[in-house]
Amino acid sequence: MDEQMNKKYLANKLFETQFALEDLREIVRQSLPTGMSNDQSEHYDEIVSGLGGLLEDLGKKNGQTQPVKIVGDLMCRTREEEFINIQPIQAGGRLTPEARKAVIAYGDGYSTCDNCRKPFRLDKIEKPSISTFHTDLAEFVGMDQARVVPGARRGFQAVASSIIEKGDTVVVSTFAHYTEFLAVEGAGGIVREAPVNEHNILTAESVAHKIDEVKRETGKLPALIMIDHFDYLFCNEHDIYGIGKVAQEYGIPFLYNGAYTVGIMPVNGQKIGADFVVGSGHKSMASAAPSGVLATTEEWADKIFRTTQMVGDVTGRKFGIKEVEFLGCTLMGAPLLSMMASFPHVKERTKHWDEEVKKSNYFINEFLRIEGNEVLSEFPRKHALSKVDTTGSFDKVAKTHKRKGYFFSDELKKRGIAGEFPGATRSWKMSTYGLSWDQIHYLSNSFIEIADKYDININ
Ligand SMILES: Cc1ncc(COP(=O)(O)O)c(C=O)c1O
Repeated sequence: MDEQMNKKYLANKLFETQFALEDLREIVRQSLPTGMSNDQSEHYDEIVSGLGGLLEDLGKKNGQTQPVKIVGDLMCRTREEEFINIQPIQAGGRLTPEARKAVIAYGDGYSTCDNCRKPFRLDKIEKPSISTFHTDLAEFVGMDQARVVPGARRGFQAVASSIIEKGDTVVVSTFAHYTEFLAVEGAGGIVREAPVNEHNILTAESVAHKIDEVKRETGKLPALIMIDHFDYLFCNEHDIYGIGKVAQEYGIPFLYNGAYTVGIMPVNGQKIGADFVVGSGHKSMASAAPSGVLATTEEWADKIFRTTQMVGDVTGRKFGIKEVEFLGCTLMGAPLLSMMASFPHVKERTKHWDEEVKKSNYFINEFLRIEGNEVLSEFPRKHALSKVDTTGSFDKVAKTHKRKGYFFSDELKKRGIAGEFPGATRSWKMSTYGLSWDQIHYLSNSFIEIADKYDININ
């Protein structure tokens, strides 16, 4: 084998090995906690023997080849292989094996730009198929055009800075995420909060009332309405369709915050009556951080996606069709390619949202059998993420336990469950998203088992 061939051979083998390891990782994760099924075990054996063969082959051809050692920080990140992870905001962003492979292949800085050709803009690149991905993304959320962004927050920022004038008002919910406040602040606007009702739900009436109040006080309608479909505090569902109608009746642009929806449940911006749909890749689209999407209608596209008019006063330079809000090109490399690689899976999984909600309700129902447990989120659940309260159960144990609140984390950890906030036994959030039914049953039984061990009544 000549030297050039040898390098290519090695490079390909390296990818194959890394990819095979990602497949193994996923098989191990799926088989938690009950062990591998026959199918999983067969796959596992196949990959392991393939890997063994590869290494042997490499060893023979290259005396100097050494196994890669992963140390320090990298080794800390083992949670997904060892535990069922109920961390509240990680579940929807967990990478698919395809995304992990994309991260390996496209981790280098400007890797996405290998084939960037005229007109020199990220969303026009055809290899890899970034251009098609943009069209698919827009269609996926029922809008006309889309851009990838480094996180939902950058989507809020692009819209706010395009349409808010200094002193303009923006209506948000009393449960709005802080990034919405900051986006408005950055654009020189003022936030007004529409209150949620006694059930912690934001209604269309509340938004309409706030708009009327703003109009009375300032003589001007708000410049924007920005509302989360599910909020980050309780993950309750808010009346997004009603609010979309109100926005249309008043003629106010409406930004739909789908940080907790786009990528895990079906979202159609047009049906909602949204002018802008924002999603978070690392929260809900099985993508590496930071990543997200901003989609809009033809009507708004020219404004939000406006291109530069700047000319260098000395050099006379112009900058083609670079978009101002995204400083030319936005999300490159590994985060973008992870989004693209996960996309087919993400599209498919949104069709099974009802099943995720069923699993969430199954767990919560079991959780509520433990005397003193409460669910603070709306119930029955409409989402996989819930806020629960264990003050009347596990926190009572914590008061006299020598490990205090950490006893609960210890008990979960012993059973292969991680992701709760260590030491938290009062109110805390957790998610069942993406767990199999076996894992849901195991999780529910584990909670019951812990309660039983500490003499808490089970109903
Ligand atoms: C409701 C909500 N909106 C927006 C964001 C910000 O999303 P990102 O991290 O993608 O910018 C979050 C993050 O936690 C959130 O909970």
